[in-house]
Amino acid sequence: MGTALIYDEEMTKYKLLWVDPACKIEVPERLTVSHGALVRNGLTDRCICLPVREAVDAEILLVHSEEYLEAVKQTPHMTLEDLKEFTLQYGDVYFHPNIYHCAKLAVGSALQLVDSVLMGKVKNGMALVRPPGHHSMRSAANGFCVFNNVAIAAQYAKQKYGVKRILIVDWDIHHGQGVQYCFEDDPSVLYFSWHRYEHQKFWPNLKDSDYDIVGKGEGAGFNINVPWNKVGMENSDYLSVFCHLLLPIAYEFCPDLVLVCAGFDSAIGDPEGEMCATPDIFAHLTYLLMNLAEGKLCAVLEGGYNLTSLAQSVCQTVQTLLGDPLPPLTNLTGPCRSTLESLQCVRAAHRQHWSCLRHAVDLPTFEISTKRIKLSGEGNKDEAEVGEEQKSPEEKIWPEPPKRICPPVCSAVVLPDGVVCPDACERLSSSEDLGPHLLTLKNDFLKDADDGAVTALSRVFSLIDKMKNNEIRNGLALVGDAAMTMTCVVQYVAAEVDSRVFLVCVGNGNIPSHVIEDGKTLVVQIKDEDTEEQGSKYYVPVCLKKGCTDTSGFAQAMFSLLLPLGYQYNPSLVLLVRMPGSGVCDIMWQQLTGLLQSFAHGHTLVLLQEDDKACVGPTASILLGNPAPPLGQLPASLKEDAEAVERLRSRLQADWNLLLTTAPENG
Ligand SMILES: CC(O)(O)NCCCCNCCCN
Ligand SMILES: [Zn+2]
Repeated sequence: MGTALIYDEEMTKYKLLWVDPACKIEVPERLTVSHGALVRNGLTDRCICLPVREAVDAEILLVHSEEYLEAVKQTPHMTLEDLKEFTLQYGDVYFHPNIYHCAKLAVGSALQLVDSVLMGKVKNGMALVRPPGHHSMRSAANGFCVFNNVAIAAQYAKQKYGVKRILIVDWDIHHGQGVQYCFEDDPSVLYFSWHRYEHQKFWPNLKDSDYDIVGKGEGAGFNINVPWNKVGMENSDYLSVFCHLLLPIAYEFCPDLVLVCAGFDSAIGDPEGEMCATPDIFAHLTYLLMNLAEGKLCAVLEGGYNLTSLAQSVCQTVQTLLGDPLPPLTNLTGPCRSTLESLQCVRAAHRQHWSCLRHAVDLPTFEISTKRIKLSGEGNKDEAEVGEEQKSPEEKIWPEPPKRICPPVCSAVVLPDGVVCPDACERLSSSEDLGPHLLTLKNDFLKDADDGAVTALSRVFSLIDKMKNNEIRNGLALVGDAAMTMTCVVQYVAAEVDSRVFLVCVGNGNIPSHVIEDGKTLVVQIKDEDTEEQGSKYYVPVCLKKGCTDTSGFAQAMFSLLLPLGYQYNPSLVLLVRMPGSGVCDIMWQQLTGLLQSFAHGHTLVLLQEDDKACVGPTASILLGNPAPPLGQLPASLKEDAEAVERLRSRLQADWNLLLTTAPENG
């Protein structure tokens, strides 16, 4: 199934007709530049372009009041003076004779997207719309928004398709208070928003936007606000919040549909956000959400006012929806203190509502709050160095996101004769010459192994060579001895100059010490035997009491350990090994296989042991880019497991600061 793209140039046909400094950034070029970049990068040709339609009254009334709708209906006939007058009753928004028409098209676009995804015509999609929606409220326009596109889309999905649980992720740099108010007492819609806040100093200056506003009544816990109290936030800050807050809760919630308020004013260069996250971060944020709801994801444009970063961010988002390999994120320096304070406050506020946070022992007994009186001067996230004048957002420069090339072959497999090759995979032909490897194999790896093992290992090495040359994206091998193959692979890759292997070992089994010592391999092993070893910077043993069968414990280790470590290590190859008898359930295995494709341009090599032959199909399906099935609503993990993972994190966070979730107590 494909990716839908919804856009119509009619939505560019309204603009600000008078002087208003607060609104001048919301220009028609936002849409033309975004769509133009998609065309230029050949992305529109790869999408399924769906027509827009006007929303009808009944759909708008899912969120807005009749009186508000009636009032907006009058605007097409208004004179310029009337429009100005009408606008005065709302905040930071403007009207135009054609904006009502465009607002209906924006809502209609979002609904078209929801229809095509929920009817199974497309896998996912994006709607490029204006006016945006997430600030508009039941009876008020606000913040350039007229109708609340995404809130209406959520109500529409519930009413027309009976969708039980919807996750709305709002990565726009402003708080979508309109969405929050719409669903604050509704446990079927989980609203997550981060937003520039600066201790309520930033627009819309609401107490309702702070971390302790968690929803009301039945909806308590289903509203998550992450305030950014400093500007200059970077990729690390965004990833930390996804790994340590949004993803664990989202997986516990287990949504049937994901809607994204895709505002790109949270990107570098934007005059509103004044943040420093680069456009390629949206490739990862999108991807990390695509493993939820079996990939049913609808992204609807909200803000974004730097035309260069907006266009790049839109392209990064659509390319990921299309399934292209992710660009590695480099120099992740870890979250700043302000982020850690916000993260700690939000986790504490939501601890009682989400079992994934229940055992979070990292939350201090003493009350921490970011509600302290604003310190004198706000400065950048790390206090602007004296004398270094800060570039204005528009002067910011950043590298063009790297090209994301799809290898000619997605998944290649090495299987014993007699094992069927999964559809759409390419079997490494047995005629593959053993040539270059044979000698090294014989001498370095397999003294007395039988020829079968030698042949298999040489083919596995060929998979690695093909990934290195980007001839294939990922590979899967069913081998006689997974542990031995794993050791040989690590040695083989470690011989490369700048190679870094992220070895994820699921199940018990001995990892030879030489694998761990050279720093060219980072090992995370999830198992049940408690060998009491402390591990080291490059060896992270996660012992689960009930072993890998414990989905909650496994999931917690995946988000709070595996993902941050993988991002910070930035490997050139991911080696995922399923040890015999691991007990991990197929869906958990598939989710893990999916998430690990965030790294190394998707170059993942999966090793299965022959008696795990039944896993070949499910694993190949994920390697081919299909979404993993849902894990179901996750119960709390075992207290002792949660504490073990926290102990691991606190020991490792000195070396890997993406593991941090709390601000160090010292000054
Ligand atoms: C969709 C959205 O979230 O991007 N709307 C942002 C509205 C910002 C209003 N304040 C502008 C002040 C000008 N410096
Ligand atoms: Zn915004």
